[in-house]
Amino acid sequence: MVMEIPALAVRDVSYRLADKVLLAPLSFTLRQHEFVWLTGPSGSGKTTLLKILAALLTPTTGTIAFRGEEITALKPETWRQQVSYCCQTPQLFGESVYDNLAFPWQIRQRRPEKQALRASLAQLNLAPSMLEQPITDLSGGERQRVALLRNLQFPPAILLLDEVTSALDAENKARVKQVIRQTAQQQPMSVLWISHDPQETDDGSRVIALTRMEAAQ
Ligand SMILES: Nc1ncnc2c1ncn2[C@@H]1O[C@H](COP(=O)(O)OP(=O)(O)OP(=O)(O)O)[C@@H](O)[C@H]1O
Repeated sequence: MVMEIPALAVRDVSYRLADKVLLAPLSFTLRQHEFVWLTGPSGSGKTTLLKILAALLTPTTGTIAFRGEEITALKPETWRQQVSYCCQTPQLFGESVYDNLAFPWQIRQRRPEKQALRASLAQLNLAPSMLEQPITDLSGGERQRVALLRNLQFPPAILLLDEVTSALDAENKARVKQVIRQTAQQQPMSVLWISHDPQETDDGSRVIALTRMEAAQ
């Protein structure tokens, strides 16, 4: 039997600031295409873990390997092209929704088809005409979905989601989940998704649960 190399292998990763433990040592792997929930009480270190995986924080201990290679051995820009972190209150930039969805194309010296961008808006239950709308006119839930679509224009190998549907109703939460799952299947994309909503996470997917004990001193 051939051993599959995990998309992501986290070994004994922890984070400490002075004498405060923000994340107790944690190990897990994510397979290619895998969809995993990250749960746990407030303050157990979920966001800290995602920031470490996104290379926004350097872990105090432990190693992280991407497809068998330690990310510290990769050029920072190489890792950043593989991993994408989307937070609960995303920053949109430029003036319009178009500016946000076109950005991932522009940095790759490509020009997006407006029709394709409108279709991606519709996928998340957003009006296609929203493409030309100023970002200042968007609701919290619309901002969350536009930011997600920006992350999904070129799906990353590892997608890290931090309560990205907190401003959405049940129907739109389900829609977002369906699109993310489909993308993970179609691409070799692995998803680690923080949620506090038991209705959302009770779907048979693997759950990594941090506990207060783990975060204790
Ligand atoms: N910059 C910081 N300085 C000091 N303590 C911090 C800092 N950032 C986070 N913490 C603390 O680290 C712990 C873990 O925070 P983190 O945001 O990772 O938890 P969380 O599980 O994501 O919580 P929530 O579910 O409320 O978002 C908390 O006790 C928090 O107060």
